[in-house]
Amino acid sequence: MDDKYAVFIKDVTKIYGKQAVLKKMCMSVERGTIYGLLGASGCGKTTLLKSVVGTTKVEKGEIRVLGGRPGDGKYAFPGPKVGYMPQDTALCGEFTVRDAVFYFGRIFRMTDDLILERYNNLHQMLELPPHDRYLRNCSGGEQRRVSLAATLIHKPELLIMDEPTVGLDPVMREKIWNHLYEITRSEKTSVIITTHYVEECRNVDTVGFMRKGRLLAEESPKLLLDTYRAETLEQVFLILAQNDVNLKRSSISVLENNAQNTIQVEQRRTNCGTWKRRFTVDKRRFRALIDKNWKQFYRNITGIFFLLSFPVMEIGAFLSSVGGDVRNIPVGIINNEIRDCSNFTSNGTAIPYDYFYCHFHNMSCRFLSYVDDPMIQKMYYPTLEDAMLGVKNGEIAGIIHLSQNFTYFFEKRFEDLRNENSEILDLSQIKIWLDMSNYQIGSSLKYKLVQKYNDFQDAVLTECGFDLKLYHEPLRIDNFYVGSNKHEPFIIFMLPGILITIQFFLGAVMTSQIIITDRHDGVWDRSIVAGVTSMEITLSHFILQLALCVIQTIELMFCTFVLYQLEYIGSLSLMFLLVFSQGVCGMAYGFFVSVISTDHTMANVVLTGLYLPVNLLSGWMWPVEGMVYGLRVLARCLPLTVAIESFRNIFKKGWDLSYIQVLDGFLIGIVWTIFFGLLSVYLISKKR
Ligand SMILES: Nc1ncnc2c1ncn2[C@@H]1O[C@H](COP(=O)(O)OP(=O)(O)OP(=O)(O)O)[C@@H](O)[C@H]1O
Repeated sequence: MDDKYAVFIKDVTKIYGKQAVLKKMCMSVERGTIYGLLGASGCGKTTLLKSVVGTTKVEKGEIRVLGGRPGDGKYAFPGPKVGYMPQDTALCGEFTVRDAVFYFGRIFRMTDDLILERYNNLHQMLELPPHDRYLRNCSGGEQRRVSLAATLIHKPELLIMDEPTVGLDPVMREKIWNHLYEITRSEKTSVIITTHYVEECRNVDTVGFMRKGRLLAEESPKLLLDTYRAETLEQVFLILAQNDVNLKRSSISVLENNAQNTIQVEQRRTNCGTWKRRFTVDKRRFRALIDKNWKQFYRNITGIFFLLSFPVMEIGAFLSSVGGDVRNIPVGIINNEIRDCSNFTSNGTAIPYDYFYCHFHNMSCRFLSYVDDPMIQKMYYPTLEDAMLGVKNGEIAGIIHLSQNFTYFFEKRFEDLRNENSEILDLSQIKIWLDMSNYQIGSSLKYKLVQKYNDFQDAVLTECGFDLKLYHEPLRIDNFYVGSNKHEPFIIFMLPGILITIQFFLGAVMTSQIIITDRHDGVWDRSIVAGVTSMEITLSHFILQLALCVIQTIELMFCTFVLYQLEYIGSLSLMFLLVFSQGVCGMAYGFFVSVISTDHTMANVVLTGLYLPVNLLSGWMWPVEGMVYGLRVLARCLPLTVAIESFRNIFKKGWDLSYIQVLDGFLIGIVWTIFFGLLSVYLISKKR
């Protein structure tokens, strides 16, 4: 039987959701013959062909292709023995006409000379567009002809073509049919072809009429026409369909019987691939894949622009917009001591007259002169009530209030530090109200005003000749590890998170989008039918993206430490490696997302939906220590959190890999990368 049939299908059932698309389908295609598979739209022709080539897994039944089961590795199928032309063109838009044909020729391990020779013949026969025209610029019919050329290039033993003639003019259709008759005669090629032009199949060896997932009849067109005394195959199909509706089975030989008589085939799940095949890598195919990915990449200028400019834009936006000095915050001033400080000079405002005593003058103006700062825009109000109204109306973000006789009470306050007179204590106070509805602005003002008051007090007391230490709080705080960094602590706190998050999510988005595009174009499946393994496809993408990840990490590090000159203590190369490793982890995550997502929209929803939770839990917006216990544990298990802490330890403490707090950042990235990688490969194997 194996020698007789190129394709033998028995009792195949395929179910999509709740719909059985193929119902105990049987079919046989003899070697060296043309088999025309006909049927109404939606009857299951494409599904059947996909099951034959192994891109769809069937629930039940037996499929034999060229004597073997698809994927068992013994029969070069998937591989060069079969040429598969899917219904969609399944080629990359970034390919030129020549590239598309050469890609498949190389996948089939043909030499470039042989590909060129056959390409020239096919180019002439199929009247292909100019060699260097991009497929995205070709018409639908032109793309279809290029797709056909890519299917025929290696002269396969079995041709499986899903509507190759649709949309082509009658002359071209005739040329294609003549070519098919020619190769079946001279090269003993077996052909399965589906078409909506039923009469095209009048001269084929066998036609199979399909209806609602079943084969109604399978015979030579001549015999069918004679038996049903019909003029056309259309009429035969009509009669068969009516018979089927009336539940009368055709008396013409149905393959079911044939198959049952000729072979006992056990029912089992058709396994369209083996692990062994999936994990092999062939050098020539791999080179063709790398070439394809590279062309897809560099011919997509918009894509390149975004992939290369995003790291710079994102880190640039962060470093330029975050942590800078806040300016021009309107603050209401009520100085009940002196209304107009415009002619104020500080000379003679603090005059010591005794070892312990000092006369003060015009202290309210002197303090307000310290409040002259780019952060603060002074707005004078006559009364406290007016200023309060100003805060309510959003005109000002705070109020500074100085009482009448402020200078007098201020002097009294310093005369006797043990002064317990509450009026003196109260009226010598500068009263400040801050609008804390904007926490960052409120805290910046608070910090600035305390700083300004300390400067003011230090200057005044120094002029009085007092020992400053006596008046300072008995608390001294020094910082470890901050170096002489001139940048805001806020930037320093956030930077590790920003760098690692950018690289992680860029890796994830880049990988998921590229892989989903590849799959949706149909190139992935078509390449697999041509013999490429999932491992080869995955690795070829991985290598190109790894190179991109290196470039993106260099961009991030260059912007941060060279352009913006952020000071660091630890090893630059270690920081580079850590950010890069998170990019790789992001790529693995993107791969996983592409596997669980049916399309771009779903992948984008998953990536965007998880973006904020992962960021919030990664501890760069708010310390992990501030989270409830369960979340803290979860946060520490995520890929970003520990890596960010590890980066901070290198960046500001100068630690190296001998510290577990640095090493764990690398290890968690590696563990997650392996986890996402293995899970994705497992899910792919389950899906196929
Ligand atoms: N991935 C899928 N998920 C769910 N249903 C599907 C899927 N692919 C196909 N179908 C359904 O299976 C049925 C058969 O589809 P198929 O593409 O095999 O038909 P066809 O005979 O090739 O049609 P046409 O001639 O229009 O190409 C259709 O009802 C289709 O909607």
